[in-house]
Amino acid sequence: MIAVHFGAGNIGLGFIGLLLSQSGYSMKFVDVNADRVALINERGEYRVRLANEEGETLVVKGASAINGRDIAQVAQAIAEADIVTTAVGVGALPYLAEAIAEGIKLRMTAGAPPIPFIACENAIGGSTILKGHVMEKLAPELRDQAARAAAFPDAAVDRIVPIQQNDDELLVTVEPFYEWIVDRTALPAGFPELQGVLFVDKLEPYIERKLFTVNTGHASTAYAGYRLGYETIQEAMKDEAVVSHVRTVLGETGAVLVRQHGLDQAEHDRYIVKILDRFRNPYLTDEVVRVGRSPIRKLSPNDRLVRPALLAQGMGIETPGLVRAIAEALAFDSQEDQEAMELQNALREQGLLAVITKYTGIEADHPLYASIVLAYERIHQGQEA
Ligand SMILES: NC(=O)C1=CN([C@@H]2O[C@H](COP(=O)(O)OP(=O)(O)OC[C@H]3O[C@@H](n4cnc5c(N)ncnc54)[C@H](O)[C@@H]3O)[C@@H](O)[C@H]2O)C=CC1
Ligand SMILES: O=P(O)(O)OC[C@H]1O[C@](O)(CO)[C@@H](O)[C@@H]1O
Repeated sequence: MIAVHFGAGNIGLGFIGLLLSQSGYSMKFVDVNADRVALINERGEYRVRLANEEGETLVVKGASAINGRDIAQVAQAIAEADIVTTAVGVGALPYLAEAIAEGIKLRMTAGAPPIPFIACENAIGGSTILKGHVMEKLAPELRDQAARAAAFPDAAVDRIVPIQQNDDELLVTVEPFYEWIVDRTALPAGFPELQGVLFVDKLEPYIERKLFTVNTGHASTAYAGYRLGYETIQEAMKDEAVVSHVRTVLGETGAVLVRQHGLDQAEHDRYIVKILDRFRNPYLTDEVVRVGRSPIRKLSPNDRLVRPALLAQGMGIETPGLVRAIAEALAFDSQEDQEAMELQNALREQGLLAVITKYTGIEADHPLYASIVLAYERIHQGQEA
């Protein structure tokens, strides 16, 4: 069995590649980093180390890689694959569409059975987004047939994998915890179970629980930690003021999730405690700049900060924590981050009032708007948000 996976990065190697390999798939990675592609092909294997006391190391054997710029070769690999997955960042999905469309065309010509294409990105409906890009690359008269030849089940993926600091470029250190949940209803009929993957009939509660707890909590820690001058999440989590802020944020998203999806409050409280512990993992060094990366994506209306705040507003739940997190995301000015720089330029050139609406979609007459303005101005003046 062959798995084609786009993105031989932290999640690709340290999570998706590892799990698929444990389910018996040979991994064929596709990446635009030519050095990485060459190294994977040279070695044919790589190691994944668990960030815990034992530091257990697992080896993924039988790995190979293709340069993502070679559309014909990638399409051919897709034609021969049993599953296709991605972990490139949701913003990079459009760039995969051409090769995937070509691969699907080859499968249709050969009468190959339908396979799943699963986007393992931090986004609601990632595979559905990918499907949209792929369909745009296909002639309209091919789209119905393509939709039968290729399934795009949405998924939720959770495993903290920081930027790697190992001498071995292919060694990936990952937290021991992982969760990969896939929408069973969109899988091709008879698709086999995957080891370590949970197939569910309704993905929305799982993806929202994950995104609005792990990712909202992590991003809030990162933006608060950045403002206070901490380098890593682990350092920020030692500051009780940061932890208390993140607990407030997760109390707000928790209230939304409990109401929206009928979650059990006590169980959700235990989930929050477990997640805060994962952030503290002393065997990981996770930079606040990595976790806060791409603030424009993180401030977008459907993502981890604004969406729960809007849902809460609609339910009459107060959100001072989320408002502060949104304001701190707007103030995140790391020069290492392209989106942070774009946001800061926009703030300088267009002003706060226009920027809030442009990036969060929140209009000036929305009750959250004034609170965000106030929180941002307090931050700007060096006060508590
Ligand atoms: N690192 C983490 O803790 C987690 C990350 N995620 C999600 O996983 C995705 C990937 O994140 P990471 O692995 O951390 O990023 P990464 O930067 O380590 O890996 C991304 C890889 O994709 C490659 N890539 C970019 N554009 C490409 C293209 N057009 N074709 C082929 N390859 C391409 C890059 O060269 C890189 O090797 C993101 O959507 C992220 O939100 C989800 C859960 C946890
Ligand atoms: O910042 P991104 O690209 O959404 O992804 C990284 C996030 O995903 C996580 O791994 C959570 O699953 C966290 O490490 C981090 O908050």
